[in-house]
Amino acid sequence: MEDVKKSKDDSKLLWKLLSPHRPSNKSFVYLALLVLVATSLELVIPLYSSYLVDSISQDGIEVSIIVGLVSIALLAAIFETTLGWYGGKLGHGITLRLRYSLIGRLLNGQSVGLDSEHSAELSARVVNDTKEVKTVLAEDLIGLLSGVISLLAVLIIMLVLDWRLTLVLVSSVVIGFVLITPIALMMNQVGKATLGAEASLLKHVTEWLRYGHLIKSHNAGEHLHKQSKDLLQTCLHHEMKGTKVISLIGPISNLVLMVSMIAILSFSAYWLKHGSITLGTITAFLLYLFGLAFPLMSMAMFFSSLNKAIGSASRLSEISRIPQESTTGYLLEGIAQLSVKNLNFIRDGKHILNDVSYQFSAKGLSVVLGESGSGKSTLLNQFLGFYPETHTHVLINGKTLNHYDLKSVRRGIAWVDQEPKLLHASIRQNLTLGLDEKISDDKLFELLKSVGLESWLASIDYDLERIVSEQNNQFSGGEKQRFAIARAILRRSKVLLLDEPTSALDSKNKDELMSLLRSLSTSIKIIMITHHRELIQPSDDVLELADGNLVKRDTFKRQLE
Ligand SMILES: Nc1ncnc2c1ncn2[C@@H]1O[C@H](COP(=O)(O)OP(=O)(O)OP(=O)(O)O)[C@@H](O)[C@H]1O
Repeated sequence: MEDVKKSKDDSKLLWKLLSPHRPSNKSFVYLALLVLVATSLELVIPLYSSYLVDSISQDGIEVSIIVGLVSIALLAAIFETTLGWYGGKLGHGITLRLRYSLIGRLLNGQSVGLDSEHSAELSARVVNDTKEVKTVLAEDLIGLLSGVISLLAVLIIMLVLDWRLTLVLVSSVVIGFVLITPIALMMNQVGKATLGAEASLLKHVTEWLRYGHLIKSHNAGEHLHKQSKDLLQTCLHHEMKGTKVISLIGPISNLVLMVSMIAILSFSAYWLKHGSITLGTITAFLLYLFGLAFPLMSMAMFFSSLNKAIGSASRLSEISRIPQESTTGYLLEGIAQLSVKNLNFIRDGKHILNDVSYQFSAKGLSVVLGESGSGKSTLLNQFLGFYPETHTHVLINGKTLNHYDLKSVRRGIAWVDQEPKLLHASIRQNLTLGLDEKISDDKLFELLKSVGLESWLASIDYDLERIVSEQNNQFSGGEKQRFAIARAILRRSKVLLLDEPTSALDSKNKDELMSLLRSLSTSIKIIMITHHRELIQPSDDVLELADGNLVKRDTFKRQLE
């Protein structure tokens, strides 16, 4: 009972997921017309054959009757092909729109909804779970539509031909459905479990390949290879459950047909002997019976695929429930003042920032100091609005963050991560990430030289189209940091947030970068996290954190003086 209720809830989820992406009503009308014409043509064939059998005389058969039969069969084939193509097109279209919307929701989802999920697991849902939905829409739905129409039409025709034989057939079909329905319902849970196991496999393999060097250097390959066997066994376990369910459906359908056929043949023979049925009627009946095999099978397949898709729907709707980032608010034009007020940040019951209030100096360089894990990165991250619950405690120009359109805030504030990330894309695409305007090669070269990447540029032959490998092998740690700084400068933001920009640099490069940052800080505001106290000058605005608590800047200044 609970299973049926769960299945009902999940069916609602599938409908909710798909309805915004359904094709136009016109497309459905075309599809219905195609189904009607193709099915009608198919249904005419047995009737025509019955006429053919009954019209065979001593002199043989008229050629025109055979030509008629061939023409109908050809026309039926043409319409069926068109129907398969058109139905597939509608189904694939829905999947494309569904995937596009899911990718959009993931890219624009609030960090809080995404931080706890593994990226490969989410990708697996977008690609694999939607495949289940695709199968049911692009392949099996047409089978169901033509199956239902065939079934109804065949039953009506059969009733007209001979109601007694029809009664025998209907009883067999009802028994068949009673047998198949509970089995098809099992596919819901089986499908969900299989997709979950596959997503877990994908998550692990993606990670192992991404961190290939780490795994090799720790001789962990063999260990992980063995672990992959367990993951594969789990997939196999669920897949075999699915195979068992599917393999039951085929024989049951065949059995139902076989029993129907035997019953119909026995009754036909009896009634033929008593002269209450003609050979032509029996021929038509048998042809219809054969013709029913395919619709019955397709209907059974549809329900088993639908149940798999319903299983995926609950996993997919988790993505569509991820809260989205706000897209409304005032445009942030200039930045004159940045501050946080009574800022608390708590995760998993841990207080990461405790009632921090601070106003950064309007101009020049601000430096954030503190032990590792004291909350420095978390503090600066708040200005990018990743965490909606703190928006009312983060202020720009005296107004809280929720007042602004987040996109405009991120245009105004550039962020250079502690471990700069590069995408598997060209160097140009990495450098101009998120920018609409086209920037000339010369400008990009000039920028890269300004952050000390002249010799690196020569080493890549000034080739901005070169693809950055997944492991970012083209960059040393320091080059990657400087590249990320160049990317941030290119955004021409009003504020630059830098998380330990000098951590991977030698002292010469560190000095060069610091003089670049100091000259930049005359035109834009820079806030920098560092562990290197020697980089601080007395004029700098200094803030220090300890265990998520603010240590007043005066404390440090006194130490310097
Ligand atoms: N979104 C989050 N979810 C859970 N824990 C978090 C989150 N953000 C930060 N933390 C935790 O808060 C603590 C402070 O992290 P943070 O990166 O701000 O420290 P940090 O001062 O920049 O350290 P480091 O100098 O080593 O970079 C860490 O223990 C981190 O695990």
